[in-house]
Amino acid sequence: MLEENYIVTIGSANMDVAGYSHGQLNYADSNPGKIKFTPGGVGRNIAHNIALLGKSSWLLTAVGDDFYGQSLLMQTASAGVQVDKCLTVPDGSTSSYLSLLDNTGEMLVAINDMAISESITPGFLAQHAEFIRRASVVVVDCNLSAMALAWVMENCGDIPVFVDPVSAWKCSKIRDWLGRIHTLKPNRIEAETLSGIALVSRDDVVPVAAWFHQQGLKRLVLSMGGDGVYFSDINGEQGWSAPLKTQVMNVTGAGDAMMAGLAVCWGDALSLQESVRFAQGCASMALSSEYTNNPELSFANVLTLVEKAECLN
Ligand SMILES: Nc1ncnc2c1ncn2[C@@H]1O[C@H](COP(=O)(O)OP(=O)(O)O)[C@@H](O)[C@H]1O
Ligand SMILES: O=c1[nH]cc([C@@H]2O[C@H](COP(=O)(O)O)[C@@H](O)[C@H]2O)c(=O)[nH]1
Repeated sequence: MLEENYIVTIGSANMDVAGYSHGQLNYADSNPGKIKFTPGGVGRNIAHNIALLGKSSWLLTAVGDDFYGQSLLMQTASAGVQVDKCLTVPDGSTSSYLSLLDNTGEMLVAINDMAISESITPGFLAQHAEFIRRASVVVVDCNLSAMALAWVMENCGDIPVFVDPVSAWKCSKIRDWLGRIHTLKPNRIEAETLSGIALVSRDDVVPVAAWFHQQGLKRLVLSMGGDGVYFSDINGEQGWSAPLKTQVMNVTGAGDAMMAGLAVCWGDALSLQESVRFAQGCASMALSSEYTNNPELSFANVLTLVEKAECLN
């Protein structure tokens, strides 16, 4: 028997390989540093954070029948995520993400090798249709193929669908589905790519948000990095939430933690502004950890952080 109240996340699981240089990077040279292997993938990170925040969290993803695939599923399960419905593809290669970070924790460049995401087909999703339709929230990432995303949009009925655009490269697949999306959390360049409107100054957020709502999007949570978050609802609630002062260790996974916070707050009778604040607390915890998913993340720790944290600007 499934519990009444669970969140389903459909998206990718990667093995993240991150190289941290001890000093400033010298290009075309070997730099002394640290190399870490950690579970990643936007969908998997979101499901992991949702479980840490105390909600029943199910992940639908595909991994290869290899060492990394088994290790990813095991580590994700031990964080509390239900992985029984994940797909293991015989002869498939588990996807990976290789990033280089400088000595301030900023990501300089990354490559993703994620062909296995194509195995999350409409046919695979259809096998789990009943289970997906009973979720309280469905979260998807744009690592999914255009066809898999279309299946979700066409089959989720009234369930709120939250979408993480993943990257400017991958987000265009949801441009035609904005009217079916409940909450979209783009960063600055993903919002520009989708809307075609330049987002240079803080004032530009208003026309960008108006464009999204004209397409039918219910809620926009526009993540503007160090400038904070602009949020707007199709019914008119809108505003800025200032960034929380954070000692940044590693930027990887901040956006994913934020999405988990938004999904967990849905249904808790919080205003959009309160949900965004909580979600920023989740992002701040991710930023201050050397890991993609901060193992200290919990509902109580985020509430304490949000109460005590100073705001920038
Ligand atoms: N330097 C920073 N200081 C404080 N908060 C930050 C900083 N960078 C990012 N954040 C927080 O993390 C969230 C996600 O970061 P961002 O880089 O915009 O997203 P993404 O990872 O999706 O590109 C931001 O909305 C903000 O709340
Ligand atoms: O095209 C993609 N790039 C990167 C990721 C994942 O995104 C996470 C980092 O995202 P960000 O830096 O936006 O927080 C990593 O775990 C990485 O595996 C992904 O799923 N798809």
